[in-house]
This record gives sequence, C-alpha cells and structure tokens, in this order.
Amino acid sequence: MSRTKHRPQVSIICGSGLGMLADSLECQDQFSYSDIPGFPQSTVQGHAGRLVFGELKGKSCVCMQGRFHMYEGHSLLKTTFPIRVFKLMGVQTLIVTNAAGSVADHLHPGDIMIIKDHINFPGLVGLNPLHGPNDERFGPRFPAMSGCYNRELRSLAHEISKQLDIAGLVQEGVYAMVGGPNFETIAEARMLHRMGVDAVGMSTVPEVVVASHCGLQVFGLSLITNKVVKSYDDSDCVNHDGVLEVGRLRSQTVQQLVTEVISRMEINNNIDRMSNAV
Ligand SMILES: O=P(O)(O)O[C@H]1O[C@H](CO)[C@@H](O)[C@H]1O
Ligand code: HPA
Repeated sequence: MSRTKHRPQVSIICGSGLGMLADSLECQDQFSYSDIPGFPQSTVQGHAGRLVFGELKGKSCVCMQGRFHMYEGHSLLKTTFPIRVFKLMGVQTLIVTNAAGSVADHLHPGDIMIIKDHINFPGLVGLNPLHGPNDERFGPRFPAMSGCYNRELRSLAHEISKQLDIAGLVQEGVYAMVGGPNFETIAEARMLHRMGVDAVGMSTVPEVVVASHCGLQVFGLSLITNKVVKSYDDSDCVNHDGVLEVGRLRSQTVQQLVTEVISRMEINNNIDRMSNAV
C-alpha cells in the first residue's frame, strides 16, 4: 500500500480476453504480479498478470488484469489470495467478470449474463477455498451463500443496460464452475443443462465464495463466448482462441456496463479497513 496513493473501494477481476477493463482507469499505478509478495503468476493467455490501481468515475478501483485458476495448479487458497488482500485494503465491492460457455439455449455468443447465482461443482466435492482452519477475522466458519450476488447491483445493471440500449444482449442466469482445463463433453453439457446451469466456466466461484465470506458485496458478469455443444450431431468445437476473440469483440460493451455500474453504485465512506487488525 505504500507504493500507491490509491485506496480502492472497488475491485475488478478481468476474465479471459477482458483485460481491457483496466484501461479506463485514470491515474494508474501498475504492479506486475511477480513483484507482489504472495501473488501467484498468471499462466493463461489473455491474462496479463498485472494489478492496476486507478480512478474510475470518481471511485478508487483496483483491477486484476489476469486471474488465477485452479487448473493452473494453484491451490484454491492461492487463487483467492488477492480477495483477502483487497479486503485488507478497504475494498467493499468485488466485480467479477469471466468468459463462459452457454448451456442455456437462450444465451448466445456475445451475450452478457448477469450472474444471479452459482453452482460450485468443485466445492460440492470438497474443493473449497474456505477449507481448513477458519480465520474469524475475515468471516464466520459457516457463511451463507444465498444472496451472494448483490440484488441491488443486479437490478442497477439491468437499468443501465436499458439506458445503454444493450438490454437485448443482457440476461440473468446461473453460472457453474467446473474444474477444467478441458472443455465439457457432450454428456457433461447435457447434465449441466438438466441441472439448471445457464453458463459454465472454470473460475469466479472461489473468488466469490471468499469475497462473500469476508463481507464484500459482489457483482458478476459472464460474457458468453461460445455455446457448449450438447448434441452429437453438432460439429462445433470450442477453443481458447475463439473465447479470446469474442472477448475482444465485446470488450467495449462490457467495459461500458461495468463503468456505469461502478459510477452509480453507492459507496459507504465509513470504510472497514482491516489492515490494522490483521
Ligand atoms: O473464467 P475466465 O478466466 O474468464 O476464463 C475462461 O476461459 C478459459 C477457457 O477458454 C477458462 O479459463 C475459463 O474459465
Ligand atoms: N466451458 C468451460 N469454460 C469456458 C467455456 C466453456 O464452454 N467457455 C469459456 N470458458
């Protein structure tokens, strides 16, 4: 914290191909992850590996240009380490973005899904970033996860998408995290569909669980970059380059939506900075 004058209230995690979200920050201070003690390295194409501080519409922000995924070999504790760092800095809100495949038939590549809820597949089988001794200074042993995607921010985003004339692209839905790094088989895709999953990806949920545990309000967006193949007659085949390409094509729209949400969200100026406590 001594190397930047920014005291962020909002943190943003950029999904695959969405690193440009950091570009709109003014008065930037940038730090490579390799220069930050305790931070893992980004190893995935489309994740630059930089922490960017700056101002956006009068709000102080910190942006992860590059996130960590479990499939890179990081422990879940490591993948979510930045969230606790943000909490200690006084951040109140986490905005998560990701690239995801559409499982629901009504979502198409290029659409934006406001995350209403999630299914934590790794968590359901025991891979949870909150495993191990609980640090009560961050949050309770048994945190509730119902309502972890802030209702007011979701409704604000819908309102903004109407004003930006992109409401036709924006829907709400359930995101499921799978472990990756392989994409889904057709049988897995069909299972996800029957389970009520709207979009699937390999990230986000551990970050949201840790953020929710330590009392951050969370807003999440999935950019639908591909459809998940559910038919044996469909010869489509997803690949990471295609995912990044849709990210590039829709980057400006996602940026506009995120910027407006940040601009209009309420910030509590009685910040709860824990840096003296932990
Ligand atoms: O979730 P983000 O980081 O946006 O990336 C998504 O895109 C990659 C696959 O193309 C996977 O890492 C998946 O999780
Ligand atoms: N499946 C899992 N993760 C993804 C996908 C997908 O189809 N697209 C982007 N990330």
